Amino acid sequence: MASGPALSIDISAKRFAGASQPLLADLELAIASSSVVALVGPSGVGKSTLLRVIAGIDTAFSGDVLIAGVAAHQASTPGFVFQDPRLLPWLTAAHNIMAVDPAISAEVAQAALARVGLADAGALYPHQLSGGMQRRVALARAFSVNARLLLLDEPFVSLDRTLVDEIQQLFLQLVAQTRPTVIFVSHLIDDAARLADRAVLFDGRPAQIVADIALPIPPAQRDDATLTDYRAQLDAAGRQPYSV
Ligand SMILES: Nc1ncnc2c1ncn2[C@@H]1O[C@H](COP(=O)(O)OP(=O)(O)OP(=O)(O)O)[C@@H](O)[C@H]1O
Repeated sequence: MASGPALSIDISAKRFAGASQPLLADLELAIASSSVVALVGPSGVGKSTLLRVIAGIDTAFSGDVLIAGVAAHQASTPGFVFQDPRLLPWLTAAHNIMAVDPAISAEVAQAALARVGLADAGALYPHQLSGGMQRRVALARAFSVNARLLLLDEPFVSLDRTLVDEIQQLFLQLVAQTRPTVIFVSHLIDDAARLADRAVLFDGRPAQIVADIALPIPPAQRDDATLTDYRAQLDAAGRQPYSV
C-alpha cells in the first residue's frame, strides 16, 4: 500500500521556449489521497500547463511530479476532463466511453451513462446530444476508467448557470461514489467554494501560490452562509478580484 501524498509536486522551473521567464518556478504542493483540490487563478497564469505537467503529458520541466510515488509520465494514466467535451464525432456516446480504455465493456459504459442520467443516450452520436449532455458524457467517460487521480480543466466553462448547477451536482455525486483524488482548474472562486476541500490560489509570473485554504465542510453540507463565507475567504486571499 502506497503511503504519503497521492500527488507530490516540486517544480523548480517550467519555461516555454522563447519565453523571457519561467511560467512556473519553485512550486511545491502535496495533495492528499481522495481530496478535491481547486487550482484557482486568472487567465494565463499557467493552470492548464500545470495540469498537463501533472498528467505527464508535458515533461519539459525541471523538478519532480510524483503520483503515488511514481513519476507522472510513468504513472497510470489519470482521468482527464478538458474545457470542451472532446467527444469523437464518429463514435456513439457509449463508444466514446469505451474508446478510452479497452477494459471498458459495453455494460460498464452503459452503467457510466446511467450514472449521469443518460441511460437512453448510449447509441446517440455527439451531434445528436445537447451541449450539457456532451459534458455529462465527458464526465461519465472520465469517471469510468476508475482512475485514482482525476484532472479537470475548467469543466464548467461556457455553460449557463442552470447547467453548471446540474453538472456540478453530478460531479459531486460521482466523487462521493468513487472517492478519487481530484484536481480541477478554474478561474472562478465560486467553483472552489462549492466543490473543493482545498483551494490553492495562483498568481503572478512565474506563478506563485498566494493562498492555500482548507474548506472543511463537505460540499453537500454547504449552505448559503457557508458558501458566502468561503467565497469571502477566497476573495480576500486572492491578489485580484476573481469573477464569481
Ligand atoms: N505550448 C506553449 N508554448 C508557448 N507558450 C505557451 C504554451 N502553452 C501555454 N503557453 C503560455 O503559457 C501561459 C499560460 O498558459 P495556460 O494555458 O497554462 O494558462 P491558464 O492559466 O490555464 O489560462 P486560461 O485560464 O486562459 O486557460 C500563457 O501565456 C500561454 O500563452
